[in-house]
Amino acid sequence: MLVTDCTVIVPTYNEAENIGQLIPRILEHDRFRVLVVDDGSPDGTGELVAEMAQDEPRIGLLRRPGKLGLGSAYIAGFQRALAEGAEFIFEMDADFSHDPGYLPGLLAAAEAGADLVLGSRYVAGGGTTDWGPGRQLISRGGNLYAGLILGLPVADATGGFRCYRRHVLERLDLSRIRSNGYGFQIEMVYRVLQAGFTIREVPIIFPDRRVGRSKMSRRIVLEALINVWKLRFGRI
Ligand SMILES: Nc1nc2c(ncn2[C@@H]2O[C@H](COP(=O)(O)OP(=O)(O)O[C@H]3O[C@H](CO)[C@@H](O)[C@H](O)[C@@H]3O)[C@@H](O)[C@H]2O)c(=O)[nH]1
Repeated sequence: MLVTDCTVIVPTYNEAENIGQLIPRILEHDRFRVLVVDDGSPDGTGELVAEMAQDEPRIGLLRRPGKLGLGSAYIAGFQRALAEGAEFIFEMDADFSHDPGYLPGLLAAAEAGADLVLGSRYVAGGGTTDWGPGRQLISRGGNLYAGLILGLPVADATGGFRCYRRHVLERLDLSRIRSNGYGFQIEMVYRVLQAGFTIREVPIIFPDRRVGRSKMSRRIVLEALINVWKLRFGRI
C-alpha cells in the first residue's frame, strides 16, 4: 500500500500558470500529497486543480470564497492535513521559487529529529537569484529586524518553504496565530520556539517567481513590522 504521510500545502491566489506544472513535480515523490488552498482565484486556479484532483487521489483542494490571506490559508490547510492524518506537513509557494527537488531534503531533516525544518536562504549554501535590491533589502532587513527584536536563533525566519512535524502543529494553539502575511512565518517560528521545539535550517536557492505576480503589499509588510513588536510584548 502506498504510504502518503507527507502533505504539501500550497496556498494559491491566481497561480493558474504555475500550479498545473507544479503539482506533478511534487507528486513525483511517492510519499507526498498536495493540498491546494485556493482563495477564489479569478484566473481559474481552483477549477484547474479541481479537474486535476478528479483523476488523482493525492491532490486535495480547499476552496475559500475570496482572498483571505496567506496565514489563514495555511492554518486552514494545517487543520485539514492534521485531520487527514499527515505526519509531515509542508508549506510551499506555487510559483516555483520553491524547488520541489528540495522536498526530500526537508523531509530527511525532519525525520532526523527536527520539529520544524526551514528551507533557508541565509545559511551557507543557500541564496536568492534574480532579486532586485529592493526585494533583497526587505528580505534581509526583515530577518534582521525580527531576529533582533524576538531573539530568534535562525537565519531565515520569513521564508515559506518548511516542514512541520505533526506533533508541533497539534501542540500549538493555531487559533491564536494572528499574522496573516509575511508576519505569519515569523510568528510561527516564534511560537514553535516558545513551545520548546527544535528548528533546523536546510539551505535552499530561491529564484524569483517564473510567471505571475507577487502578492506582497505595503499592508503585508506593515503588518509584519508591527506584529513583531506585539509578539515581543505578548500582545498577540
Ligand atoms: N490562498 C491564498 N494564497 C495566497 C495569498 N497570498 C499569496 N498567496 C500564495 O502564497 C504563495 C506566496 O505568495 P507570493 O505573493 O508569491 O509571495 P512572495 O512575495 O514571493 O513571498 C514568499 O516569500 C516570502 C519571503 O521572502 C515568504 O514570507 C512568503 O511566505 C512567500 O514564501 C503563492 O503561492 C501565492 O499564490 C492569499 O491571500 N490566499
